[in-house]
Amino acid sequence: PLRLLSDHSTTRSNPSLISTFLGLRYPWPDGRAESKEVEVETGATEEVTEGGSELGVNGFPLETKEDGLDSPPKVSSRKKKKRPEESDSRYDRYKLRNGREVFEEKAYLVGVECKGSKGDTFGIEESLEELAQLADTAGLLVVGSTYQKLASPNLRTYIGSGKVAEIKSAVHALNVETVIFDDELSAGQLRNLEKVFGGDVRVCDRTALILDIFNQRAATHEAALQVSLAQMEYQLLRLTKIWAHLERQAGGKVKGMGEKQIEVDKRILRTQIGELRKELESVRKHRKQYRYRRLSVPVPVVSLVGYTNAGKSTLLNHLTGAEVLAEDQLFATLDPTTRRVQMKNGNEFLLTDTVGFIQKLPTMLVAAFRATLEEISESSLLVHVVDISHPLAQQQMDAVDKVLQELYVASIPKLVVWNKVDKTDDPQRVKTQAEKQGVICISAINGDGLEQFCNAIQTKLKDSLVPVEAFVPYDKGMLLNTIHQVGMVEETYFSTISLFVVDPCKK
Ligand SMILES: Nc1nc2c(ncn2[C@@H]2O[C@H](COP(=O)(O)OP(=O)(O)OP(=O)(O)O)[C@@H](O)[C@H]2O)c(=O)[nH]1
Ligand SMILES: [Mg+2]
Repeated sequence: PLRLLSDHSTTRSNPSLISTFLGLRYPWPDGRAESKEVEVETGATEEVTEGGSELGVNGFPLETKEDGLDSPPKVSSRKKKKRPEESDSRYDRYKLRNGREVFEEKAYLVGVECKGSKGDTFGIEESLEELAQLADTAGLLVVGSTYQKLASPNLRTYIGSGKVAEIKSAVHALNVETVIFDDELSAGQLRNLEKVFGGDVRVCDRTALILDIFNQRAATHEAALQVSLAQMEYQLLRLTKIWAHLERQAGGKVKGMGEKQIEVDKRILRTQIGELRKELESVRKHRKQYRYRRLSVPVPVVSLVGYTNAGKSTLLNHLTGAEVLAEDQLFATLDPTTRRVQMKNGNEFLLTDTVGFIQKLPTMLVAAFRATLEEISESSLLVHVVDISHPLAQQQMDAVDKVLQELYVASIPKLVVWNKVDKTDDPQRVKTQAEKQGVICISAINGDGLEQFCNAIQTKLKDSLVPVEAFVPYDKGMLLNTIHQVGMVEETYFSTISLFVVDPCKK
């Protein structure tokens, strides 16, 4: 029977999270996923052909072959071959990442720049650099990378045949275990590339890598459920394509074979997705109640949004003394944290730290985290934290604005803040530029500009306030405290009313 999703823990018997998740992309054993057995309706059991034996010149598969690159998966009960040097050296490559032990696989990165793509977005080299950071966060060791400029991606292998051959030799020379593509690949492309590279080489895409990081980072039950849901949806999409392919291969002769398997697998996945959704719903209900209780005290909520690693958590920690994990790695924060900020003048607001965004953020991840991101949609103000010391600050800002639009929160008032000004070459020049543009410049790490930041928040919040004239009796004087906390008092008049008490007996 098909094993669909593993739990979230990584142990030595389940060495790599990348392998754990990616192994599940394929509903058949490929000789690597030792514990996965697949029953195919025909009951056929064949030996998996090594990638090399099907290859033509340059190691690229022969295009003329009938079953070519898109041939169906063959089922095998073959166990993984153990390399002689494996047993000892592999143990040295277990590294502690995000509090968990992860097998440090060797990774090779591949990108494609489509000719004619806009020049104001991430360039291919920068995008690959970011992919390397993602790979590092996931616990992989990047040993090389390459890219290709194409008019449009190759439908079968994403990159051209010459490039595939070049990567194949690099992969074997460097003993690479995982090849990561910078864009989302189709099930067919993933399968074809794995076949070409052969051996134990895995192929994965940016989306799978990000999902895997989220899987490793998920600290709360809700985050773990959301990531599992996104992973299953990613899998469901590929599963359909994979088995639909069996149908085509059968050419109608064994009608229903692929269809039956698709149905079985889809049903299992859909049942699991349904169960996950139910569980998520109950977790969310609980969180919602908590949020409504919080909202009953009408303190304005300000949400920190921004590109991953911009310094959102550092800012929250500095302003509120919170101890949210802030580190020089991508996606340090997945769950929202809210803390109260007390300003010098007595005013208060709630500050929420949220998950960071990234370019090419998988849509299923945005969808899965939509509920967590509700915190953003219920805010009075969004603070867009930008790492101004980053060479691609503008592109990062654009990527964030794009996600905000996807979340339908672009209409909420926004305050842009340039962070990490201390890290720039010329902080004074940056500050002058910020002033010209009406942007606040801060350094969350040393507290520079934070007072100005709080004042700017207050001014922005004022714009969203409704003017109210209130008469507060002296015996309800306690209310004044609350009014000062939740609103901005423009003027106060104290009036004394003389009461004439008439003694009825003297009348
Ligand atoms: N030099 C400098 N470093 C900063 C500043 N603010 C944050 N950092 C560093 O930037 C890194 C990322 O900071 P975080 O606060 O974790 O960033 P984040 O936006 O919460 O990141 P995610 O949770 O991944 O979205 C950490 O190593 C911080 O120490 C700053 O003002 N100056
Ligand atoms: Mg953070």
